[in-house]
Amino acid sequence: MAILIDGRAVAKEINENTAERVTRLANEGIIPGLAVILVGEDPASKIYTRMKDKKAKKLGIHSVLSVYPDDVRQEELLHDIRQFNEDKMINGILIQEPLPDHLDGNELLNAIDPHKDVDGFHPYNVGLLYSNANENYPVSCTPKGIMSLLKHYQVKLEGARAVVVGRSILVGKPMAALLENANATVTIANRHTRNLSEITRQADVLVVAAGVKHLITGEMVKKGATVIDVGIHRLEDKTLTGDVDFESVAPIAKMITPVPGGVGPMTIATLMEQTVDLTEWSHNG
Ligand SMILES: Nc1nc2c(c(=O)[nH]1)N[C@@H](CN(C=O)c1ccc(C(=O)N[C@@H](CCC(=O)O)C(=O)O)cc1)CN2
Repeated sequence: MAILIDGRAVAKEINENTAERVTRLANEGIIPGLAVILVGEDPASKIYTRMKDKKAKKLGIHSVLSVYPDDVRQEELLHDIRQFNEDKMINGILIQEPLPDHLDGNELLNAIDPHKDVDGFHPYNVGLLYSNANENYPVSCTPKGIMSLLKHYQVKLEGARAVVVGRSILVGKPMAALLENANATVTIANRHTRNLSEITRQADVLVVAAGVKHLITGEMVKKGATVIDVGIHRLEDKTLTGDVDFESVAPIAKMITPVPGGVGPMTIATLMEQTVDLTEWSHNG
């Protein structure tokens, strides 16, 4: 049976470290600030933004949760983003995904000051990630959190064959870039890939972020692989499950993330960590 990768435990360690950094900054009279923009009534987004606001406050981070109705105008959001850009109390700005269809998400993201882009979605920061730049810049929190998990569990990436199933801006693309930057040989697949199992079976490290419940089953996984499940699906009985069929994959894998308690908690811990990073970087020039 595979070793369970405990995202809650690693997230707790990261949060403890973040709280210490916040205290150190407070001693210099600096309070990190986070602004979260939520549009509409998506139930999961409401839960996640509330979790972000609560965790930020618990860690001593100044938190602003700005909630807008489903039919908010693009111009109102652009105006408020520009205000947050100018606000000295705010170091990180994020727009919760998904957004309603009538909004132009790219225009909104591009309006965020790249130095306050705590989600790392701005093209400027994506460009730095793809050029493997040797400087400080934010990276999408879920893949960055997965890299922290892989480091914590000493998963060897150099020379490893990694497969990422999913190609979103949020997870798949930055995940592949981070793994490549760590000297893994990376293949990006998606739910439409022909003979997907031929590709997934080559993976020493398999990251699944396809948004398809139980897409990956035991026979699609190489013996001894490390399997990271980014999917979150709420079942009718309210329990959560992932893109990986845990029952059939766990006996084959060497290590595996559960859902819940695997990748999810790392997203918010990394967001808090990165809010403090942005604060420190802005004060250290
Ligand atoms: N602007 C962004 N939007 C979204 C992001 C993001 O990083 N930036 N990621 C996801 C949602 N997300 C944070 O926003 C998120 C997802 C899951 C969890 C989490 O802790 N999951 C728990 C289960 C919690 C539950 O009961 O639902 C777990 O897996 O153990 C935190 C944050 C999409 N949007």
